[in-house]
Amino acid sequence: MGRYDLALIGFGGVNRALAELISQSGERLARELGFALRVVAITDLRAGSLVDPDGIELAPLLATEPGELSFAGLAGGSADPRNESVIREVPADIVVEATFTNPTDGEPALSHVRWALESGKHVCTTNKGPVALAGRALKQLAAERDVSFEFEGSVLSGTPILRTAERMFGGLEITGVQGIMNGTSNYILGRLEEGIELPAAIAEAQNLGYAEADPTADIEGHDVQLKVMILANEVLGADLRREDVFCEGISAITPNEVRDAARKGLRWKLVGSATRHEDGSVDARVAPLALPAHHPLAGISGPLNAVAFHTDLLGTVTVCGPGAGRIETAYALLSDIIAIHQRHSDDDTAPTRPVLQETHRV
Ligand SMILES: NC(=O)C1=CN([C@@H]2O[C@H](COP(=O)(O)OP(=O)(O)OC[C@H]3O[C@@H](n4cnc5c(N)ncnc54)[C@H](O)[C@@H]3O)[C@@H](O)[C@H]2O)C=CC1
Ligand SMILES: N[C@@H](CC=O)C(=O)O
Repeated sequence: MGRYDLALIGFGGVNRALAELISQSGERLARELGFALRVVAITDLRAGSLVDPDGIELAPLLATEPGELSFAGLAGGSADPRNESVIREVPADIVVEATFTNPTDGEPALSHVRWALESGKHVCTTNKGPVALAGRALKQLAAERDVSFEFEGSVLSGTPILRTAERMFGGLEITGVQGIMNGTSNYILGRLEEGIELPAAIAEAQNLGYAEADPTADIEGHDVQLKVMILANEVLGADLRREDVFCEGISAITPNEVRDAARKGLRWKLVGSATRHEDGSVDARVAPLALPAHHPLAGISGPLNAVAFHTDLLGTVTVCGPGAGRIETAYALLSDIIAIHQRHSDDDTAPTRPVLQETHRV
């Protein structure tokens, strides 16, 4: 059985959940999937960097509270994240990028992805910044290096929205997408309806692992703006920049408005949409809408999200599932690794190492 060695960049909620999955269920997954997973490097802004080409023992790291974790003083550890040298030099097969999403320029995640692809490593990421702002260039770079760039978790966490569109909609013309694409704001709107105040609802979404490190992106719609760009670019063949997508979040909606609307049978939802016109141009926007109860998106509650695809032959096809959550998003990374395996299992980049490859420390 082969094995993939992983470098985890960012060790917050999502990558820790992936490490937990590997630590607790690695043997079952290996039996089921036909390949093993091993973590050989971890970097994190707060914890530093840790490299062990023989495989990092994950259990002690996972037993430490996230805020108390430090790699300084461990063998192969450093207080400094050392992202570039780790990404370029550690002999990992796959770089798993899950640092903060930066909606303005995608950095530093964009550089992390670029360094990995330049060094001939596959990349999977849940980070929306690089995908939305430079997806086309990164896919081109990946193709030139014959490696994969996978990003299922960048839209609707582990719910396979991008892969469904890519693999299951062959022969269909998709004319538009409309959906609820942010777990945090959807959770918050539901809690406001239940009488919870905004700051408390935000704190709950943070504790549950749904919110961005800076939840402004969730509240002001920038997170959905990036997801609409990704969907429009991937599914509708657009090449949207951020300024092309009108964006209004939920911050101007008061708890009273949410409750008044509910009494009238309306539900406030933050809706992202993109429509392709006959001339090929694509309009996209993000804005809150008070939806009537019979609208298909009105019943999508809490961290659940949904995207409706408008197609020529099937009419509307809606995919619904978790839009946020640490474990759910870690599953997106696993699904990306499976996609990498499926794509490369017949070629040289498939895991072929029953024994450890030659290694060096950074
Ligand atoms: N949590 C969720 O439900 C989902 C998250 N995402 C995306 O996945 C990514 C990770 O999300 P979470 O783990 O929830 O976030 P998080 O905030 O829990 O973790 C991010 C980690 O990255 C580290 N980090 C930040 N900048 C870094 C740098 N320059 N070098 C090394 N480490 C750095 C931080 O110290 C932190 O530990 C984000 O981009 C987020 O937008 C995507 C879908 C769902
Ligand atoms: N903060 C985001 C996480 C997933 O992208 C959300 O709440 O949807």
